[in-house]
Amino acid sequence: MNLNLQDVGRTFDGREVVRNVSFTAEPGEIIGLLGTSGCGKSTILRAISGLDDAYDGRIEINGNVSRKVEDTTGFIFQEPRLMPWLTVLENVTFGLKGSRDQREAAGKRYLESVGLGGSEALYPRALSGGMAQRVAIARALVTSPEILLLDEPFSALDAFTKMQLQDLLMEIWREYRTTIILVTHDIDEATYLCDRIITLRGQPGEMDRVISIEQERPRERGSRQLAEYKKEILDSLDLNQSTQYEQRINS
Ligand SMILES: Nc1ncnc2c1ncn2[C@@H]1O[C@H](COP(=O)(O)OP(=O)(O)OP(=O)(O)O)[C@@H](O)[C@H]1O
Repeated sequence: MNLNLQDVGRTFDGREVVRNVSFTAEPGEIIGLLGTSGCGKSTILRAISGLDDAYDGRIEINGNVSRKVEDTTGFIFQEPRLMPWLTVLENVTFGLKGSRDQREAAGKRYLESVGLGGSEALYPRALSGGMAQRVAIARALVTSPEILLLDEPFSALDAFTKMQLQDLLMEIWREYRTTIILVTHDIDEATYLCDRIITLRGQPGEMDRVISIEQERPRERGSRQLAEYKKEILDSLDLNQSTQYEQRINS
């Protein structure tokens, strides 16, 4: 699945919040959108998903201009958004087409993929935050989306659960090779997971840098190489205090 954004922008009630965002995601590529709060990351994801069709510019999927691509995308939000009155399996298969047997088989398969085989009959209230987010991942995968859109999917989780789910995402990616667009605030997460990171800044939010992470997978958390990329991102977002300090004393 090839995704192409050309000069995508968005204005709400006369206020421009995103301007001239252009990039291409190759099939199976993992792209990170990173930037300070309010620069329009979620707005861009919503435009790609088809949840919002009032954007400016063009979004093409496999060369076709499309404003309705929900069928080809799976969305994972910061919070799991499960329906409390449905079981885990029913949450995953809700809205799926096919016979009951087919739907249940698909739901069980993806629950197995996210490490929740055997939890089908539980209700959301019995799940930890990490388990609930695993269900949300299974629900996004069950329609076999060609693009997975993740909006700060792990930011509400504790540090250990977050790392486990980042590794789970890598396992899923190795198995399905889905194109992934990941919105995150977490620079370690972006450098650990992504092939390319697009930094956004300003209001309206505009692209600043596109940084390719030339590292084999599996990557080593905290490696010196990833730290170099991290520095480049911090510089792009003007968050690197040592660089600011050097600039001050050199000016
Ligand atoms: N439906 C809407 N109506 C009006 N303004 C909106 C709407 N959706 C988003 N905005 C505005 O657009 C701007 C960008 O919002 P968006 O949620 O895309 O930013 P973000 O980079 O994802 O922020 P965060 O990192 O805090 O989640 C914000 O100023 C927000 O108030």
